[in-house]
Amino acid sequence: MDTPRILIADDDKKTRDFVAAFLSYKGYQVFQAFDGQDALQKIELNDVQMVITDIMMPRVNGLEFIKQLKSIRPDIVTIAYSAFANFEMTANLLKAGAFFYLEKPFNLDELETHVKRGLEHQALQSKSFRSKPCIKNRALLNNIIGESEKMLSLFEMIEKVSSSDSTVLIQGESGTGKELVARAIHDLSTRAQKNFVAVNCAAIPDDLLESELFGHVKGSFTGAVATRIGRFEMADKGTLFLDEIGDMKANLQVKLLRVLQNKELEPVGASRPKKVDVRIIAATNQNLDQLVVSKAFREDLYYRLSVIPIMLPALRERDADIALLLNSFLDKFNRSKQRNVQGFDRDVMEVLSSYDWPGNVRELENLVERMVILKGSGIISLNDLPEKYRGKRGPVMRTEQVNLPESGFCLNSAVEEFENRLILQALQRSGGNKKEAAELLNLKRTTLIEKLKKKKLVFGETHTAG
Ligand SMILES: Nc1ncnc2c1ncn2[C@@H]1O[C@H](COP(=O)(O)OP(=O)(O)OP(=O)(O)O)[C@@H](O)[C@H]1O
Repeated sequence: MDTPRILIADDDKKTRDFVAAFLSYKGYQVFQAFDGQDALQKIELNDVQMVITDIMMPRVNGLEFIKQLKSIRPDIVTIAYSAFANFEMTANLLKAGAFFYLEKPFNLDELETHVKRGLEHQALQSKSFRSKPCIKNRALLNNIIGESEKMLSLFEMIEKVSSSDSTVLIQGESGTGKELVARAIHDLSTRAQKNFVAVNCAAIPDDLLESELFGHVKGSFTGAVATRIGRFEMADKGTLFLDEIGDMKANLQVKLLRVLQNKELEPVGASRPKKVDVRIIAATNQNLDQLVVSKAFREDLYYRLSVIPIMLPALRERDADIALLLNSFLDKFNRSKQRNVQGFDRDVMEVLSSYDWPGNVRELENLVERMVILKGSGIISLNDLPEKYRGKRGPVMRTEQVNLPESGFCLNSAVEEFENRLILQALQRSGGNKKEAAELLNLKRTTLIEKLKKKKLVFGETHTAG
């Protein structure tokens, strides 16, 4: 690996020389600048990966300098220091994108620890930047973390799709980033200056969804005390994101299809249609093909929506991204929660890399947030992990008692029976709460519900294996 290149910006020559001498002694290649403006000029010239800067400097001060630097080179890591610190200043610095803040006088060993971590972070970031050479506008995709093959093809897809106006259907398990991708498509498109409006079709009661989408005129139904425009019109010339589209009821599916075909809508109670120019991106974590087969979703609407289908991979299908996600979220929460957790033990990385992540990136993000808050500083070790993450398979069932009868037996019915018993036990322990029972079995809630339906298992009554 090349020797890391670090720039030190400080108007006080004595401090600058002192820090520079220490870091040169530790093997880094060091450059110096006497204020923010000088630093901005020397950064490109010397191709540095990190900047260590004083805050109090003439002309361009440290905070202003970091803001300017981040707008042109977000990949360069900055460590700031100053003779006095208060909460407001620290918050402003971290908000501006500083990686770490130190109060003077600081211990040189402490500085070196942060330099090492910052360079590790920078290497991960620039690796992810470098591996997306075909992406025109990496800054807009920067918040979608990933460098696995699957994610690289996704980035390419997002870019291609954003230059067209076609309807997109994003499918993938819960927490895989469907909304994030929809926003990225909007942000890269020519509609970016107009609204991105998101509607969760499952979260709005069926009887209100129509007026929410298409608007209504005053007096058209009880409670319609004023005329109101709907989400479609709010998204005019922009993008409408219809999340959980699989939950939309049949009568509304017909109306949506009509809007897609005619590019005009009729607000509830209105006598005339209105023209709209909206790009639709729909998403679902259900299997829409199956919903079409079971006639719960209209086939014609399905084809209208899935002009460009995008399938998001589950996190367990892209282990290569787990370390990058863990480190990126660690940095994010260290900054936003003002903590100083320095990393993960190797054991933790190994355990988490082989975990199944039923809740995908959302689950990983929440886990890191929780651990950063609780740990506060130091390195996250296995003991800091909640119980369920400590082993890939969790507690193992004892099988010593199981003996194969002399005459043999039917493996399928035995497995089925075993599964049914565990499902019913989980439901019993959770008092019938399916979400909790699914967590106990490490299943998605919807998977448990599907199993219950398929097996015709009813909690609290006699059951039959189907
Ligand atoms: N590749 C990623 N990089 C960074 N953050 C991600 C990534 N994927 C998902 N996230 C984060 O995970 C969380 C869930 O993402 P999002 O809401 O887009 O998922 P979703 O697939 O739409 O979920 P649901 O189906 O439950 O609505 C968000 O906080 C999002 O920022």
